[in-house]
Order: sequence, then C-alpha cells, then structure tokens
Amino acid sequence: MTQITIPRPDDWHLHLRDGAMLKAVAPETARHFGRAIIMPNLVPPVVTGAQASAYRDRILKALPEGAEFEPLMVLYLTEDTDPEDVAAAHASGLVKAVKLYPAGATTNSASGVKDFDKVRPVLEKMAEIGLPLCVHGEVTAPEIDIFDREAVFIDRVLDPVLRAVKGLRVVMEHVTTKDGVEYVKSQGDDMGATITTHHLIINRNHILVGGIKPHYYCLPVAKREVHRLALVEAATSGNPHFFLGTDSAPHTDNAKENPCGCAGCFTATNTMALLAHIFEAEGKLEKLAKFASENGPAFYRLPVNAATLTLTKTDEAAQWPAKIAVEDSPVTVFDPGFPCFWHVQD
Ligand SMILES: NC(=O)N[C@@H](CC(=O)O)C(=O)O
Ligand SMILES: [Zn+2]
Ligand SMILES: [Zn+2]
Repeated sequence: MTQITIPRPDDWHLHLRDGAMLKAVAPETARHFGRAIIMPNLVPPVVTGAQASAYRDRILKALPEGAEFEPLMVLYLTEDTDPEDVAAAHASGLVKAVKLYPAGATTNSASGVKDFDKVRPVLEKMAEIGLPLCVHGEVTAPEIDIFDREAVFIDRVLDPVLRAVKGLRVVMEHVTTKDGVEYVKSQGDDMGATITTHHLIINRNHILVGGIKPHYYCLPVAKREVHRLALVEAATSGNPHFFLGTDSAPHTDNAKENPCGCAGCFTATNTMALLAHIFEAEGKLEKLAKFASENGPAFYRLPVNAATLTLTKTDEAAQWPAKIAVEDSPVTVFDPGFPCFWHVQD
C-alpha cells in the first residue's frame, strides 16, 4: 500500500449553482476540500456584495452537519460594477476575487464584459487593494476558431489589460494550452493560473473519436495532446504559478445529453483520487501538496489549511457513484476512462 498525506486541499475554481443543484453537489466538494473559490455565474449573476453575502448563506445552509468547508465568494464583473462596492466587499473579508467573463464566452456569461474601457475603474481599484481578477480567458469573436480562443485572448485582451492596469493580480482560470502555460510562466508573482482535473486527463480526441461524448464537453474545450502534456508538466512541476481549480461544473444529464448540450465536467466527487493517480504516473506524487494545497493559498495570501487529507493506493479500483441525484435529472460524475487505485481515506 502506498500512502500520502497532504494539507487539506482547496478548490480555486468551483461551480456550486443554487437551489436543488447546490444541495446535491455541495457535499461532494465539502467532503475533501477546505475552501473553494465559488464562481458567481448564477442566473442572475452574483454582482454585488449583498448578493455574495446572501449566496454564501445559502451555501452554508446546503452543507452537511459538521462540514469543515469555507466558501470564498467572488463577484461577477459587469460594465456597471461599482468600484466602491467591490472595495467594501473585499474590506469586510467577504469577497476574495472578482470574475471576468467576456460576454458570451461560456455558461451564463451574458452579463459579462464587452467594452474593457468601461471596467477600467474597477480594475484600477482592484490593483490598488490587491484583489485578484479571475479570468475566463477566451475571446468570443465569431471568426476565431474555438480551439484558438485562449491563445488569441492572451494577445488581444489579457496582455493589453495587464499593461494598462499596473499591479493588477490575475488568475488565468482553467488554462488549457501550452500557450497559456508559457504566458503564465513568463509573468511575475501577480499572475496565477488554475488547472482542472479533466484537462489533465482528456484531449480533444476523447470528446470526438468514436462518437460524441457530451460529458467531456466543457469550456475552454479540451485541446490537442501536446497541450494536455504541457498542463501535466505545469501542474506536477510544483511551480507556484499553478494551482488546482477543478472547474467542477454540474449540469443535469438532460442539459448535457441534448442537441445543444451545456459545457461543463463534474469532477468534485473524484478529483483528489484522480490527481493522486496523475501525479504518481508522472513520478511527482511529492508535488501534489504544492498543486492542491499550498500554491493556491500562497497566491490568495491565505494560510494553508491546518487539517490534512490522506490518500491511499490499494489493489482495488476506486468506486464512486456514476451519477449524483438532483430532482428530475442527475449529474454524471466525470469518467476518467481508466481504473484509479487511489482512495481518499475517510
Ligand atoms: N467550464 C465550463 O464548461 N462551464 C462552466 C463555466 C466556465 O467555467 O467557463 C459552467 O458554469 O458550466
Ligand atoms: Zn470559465
Ligand atoms: Zn468554471
């Protein structure tokens, strides 16, 4: 038996949704993670400090008795966001980041930003107070190929914004390309990047070869194998720029297995076991704590969790539920396509 104990991990990019879905998925994350950055793309989005506070209360109510889990709240940046409301929500300790969705880039992003000049005062205030901007880094221009949208975003949007707003701290969320990894590595301490579990496992063939697999469709869409390999190298390197953000994004089977299926993979249930598998396969198990438990808090200027999580490898393949029940249609748990012998110890 092989065993590893790490500080209790955090998830620096998570979708918990609301209502019945929130109740169904919150325990899946709270079981293994100490904290999570909670994405604000609800309908309507979490725009103000007051909305974030109310959403935080709903999350806390959805947690199982005795759960040791802290939701870290995020405001959704719109062209009408008030810099003073953002500053107050940060000063009170409620809000840990602001999220930039280019309008139309992904699930529930219609209220996102079209004109970057309009959000300049908010970004300047954030640079002043050290509040990170989490970025969904894809352009939305119809002429840009979906597989190129991340790389083009860096050139056309991210780099100009960073030049214009000195000192802005940015997390490039769910980075999916070698270009993204290289850009992040070329930047200083004010730039971080999250990497998802599923982008370490699938490339675009997994979505399309042998029939279309709606449960592997997410945004940014998985790229060629060369990009997946760059992500694995970055995640397992221990480089402080890179930390875990699962982007676990539940949608019901009705919404996924659909002529116009929603984007998102649900990995909250099996992420930690799968990461142990991936890191071991790379001979980098000793770097798992950096990626899942230490680099994220360092970027967000928070302490590492005092509690721990132990993973063991046995001869028996790990079992997890194939689906999580939610009212009339369930959520399918991400299938890595290989047996995983790592288990999170209770
Ligand atoms: N990643 C996804 O494919 N979907 C996310 C949105 C996002 O993170 O872009 C969702 O909210 O469903
Ligand atoms: Zn996104
Ligand atoms: Zn997301």
